[in-house]
Amino acid sequence: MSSSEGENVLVGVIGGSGLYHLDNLTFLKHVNPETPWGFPSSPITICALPSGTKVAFLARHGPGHTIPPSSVPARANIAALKSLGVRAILAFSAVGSLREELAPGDFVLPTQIIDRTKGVRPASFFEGTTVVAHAAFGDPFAMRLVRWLEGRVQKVLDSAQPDEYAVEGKKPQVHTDRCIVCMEGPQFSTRAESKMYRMWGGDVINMSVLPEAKLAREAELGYALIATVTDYDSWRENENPVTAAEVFKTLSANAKMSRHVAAAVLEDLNAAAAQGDLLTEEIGSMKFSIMPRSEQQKEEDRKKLSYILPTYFQ
Ligand SMILES: CSC[C@H]1O[C@H](OP(=O)(O)O)[C@H](O)[C@@H]1O
Ligand SMILES: Nc1ncnc2[nH]cnc12
Repeated sequence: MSSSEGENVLVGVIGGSGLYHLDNLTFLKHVNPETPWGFPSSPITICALPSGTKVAFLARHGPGHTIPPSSVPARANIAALKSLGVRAILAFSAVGSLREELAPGDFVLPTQIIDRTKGVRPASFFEGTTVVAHAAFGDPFAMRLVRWLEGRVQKVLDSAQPDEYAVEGKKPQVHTDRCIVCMEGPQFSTRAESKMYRMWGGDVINMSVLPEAKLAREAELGYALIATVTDYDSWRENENPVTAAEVFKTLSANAKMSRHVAAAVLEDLNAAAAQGDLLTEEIGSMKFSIMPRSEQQKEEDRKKLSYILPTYFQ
């Protein structure tokens, strides 16, 4: 049993590059559950919204950004959030743009993913166990949650003051129904790769959405990515390819807008998660994804998996 069970926090926020804390929330405590997959990237901050509703915040790369994308303990992160009672995750991420119309400062709510990670990240809770499962991942994000977010995020960006724009004079926009490429990194893409991703139908690129989204699906959590554009990657003919310095220029403005978005949606999202309607696709989705119990399944593996899926492995 995890030390943090019983917290009853329904919404978890994962902060990416530049987003290491949320604003205007009352700090309640830190919890650091040791899961069967180890400890999360950082202790999880439990904080209260003005109404008293609790939310959990986790910094993907650690509070001082010490964990590179390939080493993020994604299984522990997702398992730890689940152990707190979390049902829905809002994950923020800095992304490069593969399309002219997706400009630095813009927000993107992707609905598809192309996996360009290299197999070095553990990508399943079932890996290394005697239990086999095949989660459905055709729609990799919680579509109802994405649709629920669209208008709300747009409203927040519409109310941004000009001095909050990431790029002077450029009002941030929200883009939906886009495809994110997840690459291994840590180096950025070559020009040739960047152009190839465009031909494949990629719209934005990061190094973080996988295996996070896959693991959230296996744990039956609703997961949506709020991607914030920092750069144009490396596909533009007459422009310099992306550098970390380029990314840093827009990180803090994007993080500020991300905090506004979180402040605007968390209360309603908690209510929707409590009610259940928003997450009907995810809850119960693993029931027929797990191969039926056999004598060869080890009891210790079933116990391990009960940490994320107690309904099926009690
Ligand atoms: C700082 S540039 C590359 C880095 O930024 C993104 O991080 P996150 O998704 O956590 O915001 C990207 O995935 C890379 O890890
Ligand atoms: N161009 C890019 N490629 C991969 N990850 C990123 N994160 C921010 N910009 C990125």
